[in-house]
Amino acid sequence: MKFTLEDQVVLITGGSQGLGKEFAKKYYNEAENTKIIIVSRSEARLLDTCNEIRIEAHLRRETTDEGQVQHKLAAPLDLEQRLFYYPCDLSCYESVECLFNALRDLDLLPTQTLCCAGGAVPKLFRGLSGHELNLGMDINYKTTLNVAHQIALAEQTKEHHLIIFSSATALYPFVGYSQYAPAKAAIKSLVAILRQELTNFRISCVYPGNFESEGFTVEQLTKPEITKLIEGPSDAIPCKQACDIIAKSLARGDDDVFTDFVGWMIMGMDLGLTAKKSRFVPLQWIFGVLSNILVVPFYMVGCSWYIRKWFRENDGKKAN
Ligand SMILES: NC(=O)C1=CN([C@@H]2O[C@H](COP(=O)(O)OP(=O)(O)OC[C@H]3O[C@@H](n4cnc5c(N)ncnc54)[C@H](OP(=O)(O)O)[C@@H]3O)[C@@H](O)[C@H]2O)C=CC1
Ligand SMILES: CCCCCCCCCCCCCCCC(=O)[C@@H](N)CO
Repeated sequence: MKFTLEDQVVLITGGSQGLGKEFAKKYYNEAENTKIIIVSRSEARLLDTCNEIRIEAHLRRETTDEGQVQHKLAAPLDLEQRLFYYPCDLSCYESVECLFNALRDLDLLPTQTLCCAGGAVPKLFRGLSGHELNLGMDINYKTTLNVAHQIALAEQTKEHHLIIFSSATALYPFVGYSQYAPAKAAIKSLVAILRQELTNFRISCVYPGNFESEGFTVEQLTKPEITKLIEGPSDAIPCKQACDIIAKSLARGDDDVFTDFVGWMIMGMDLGLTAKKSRFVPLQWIFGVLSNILVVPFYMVGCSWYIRKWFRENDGKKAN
């Protein structure tokens, strides 16, 4: 199944900000025949996002090649009605059922779904509250699980492209991400099983490295220094760049998608029985085998030595 922006009904979870919003913009600007539904919890933010996307697109249309705005907002916006929003807490199964009933009634059952909803509270394990711990699973895993299940029920016979957002931390879990990485690893496991069961679906899984977004800005506020240090090689790239890399990779036919070289490397080290389809797989596999023998053991020894030292110096106690 080829990935194209054109002629789709696309459901984007987490579409009110960050990468989800960037994708909504991309579809809106580059595919006039595609209908887009963005979903997240905050209705106010969804409304703002819809307005922003429509106004930006309108202004762009009204702007001459020299960059001059000819006449602002002269025509009504989004006459074609191709951008919709639906506020919903996707971690609640019943709410997701309501969403799909509404989409069915409006004849807007998606042909593509981007499960972008997610987010991290990076802190040391002892510093997390029970509420934050539970949000990790709810926001990252349950939102994806519930939506994937409703899509599977709704599109029993039809083809569908399900694009799920995990994280590079699913391939390499490390200090500071106890609230988040396990939920993203659960997504990786779910993807492997759905690929076997939902045979009429194309299921892609994205393992992004860091990129700039509203969520990323907030997570930087609580992220321990040791976490920043380990993930240092995955420098945050602009959100639009991440979006374009992912779209290009999907169009090329990749189903295990990374956004930076670090992602490619750690996917190579993890190919195993799950990740299966991405660019340069033979090269990635050879790289993975060699580095698992020659580099990873030394990296891991160095890394755990450094983490223990960090805890001794910063926490006053040993990390066990
Ligand atoms: N930014 C990064 O560096 C990386 C991000 N990722 C992953 O990529 C995806 C996009 O990231 P990013 O753009 O940074 O995310 P943001 O944190 O900026 O946005 C998250 C979106 O998810 C929505 N959301 C959160 N919880 C729910 C819920 N229960 N139901 C419905 N919607 C919900 C939020 O809206 P609202 O709060 O209103 O519900 C918001 O629209 C996420 O899955 C993230 O984990 C992976 C690797 C790196
Ligand atoms: C020989 C071995 C070398 C290995 C180098 C390791 C570098 C690891 C970098 C992992 C980066 C993970 C970024 C994902 C962040 C994320 O998901 C959050 N920002 C959530 O929003």
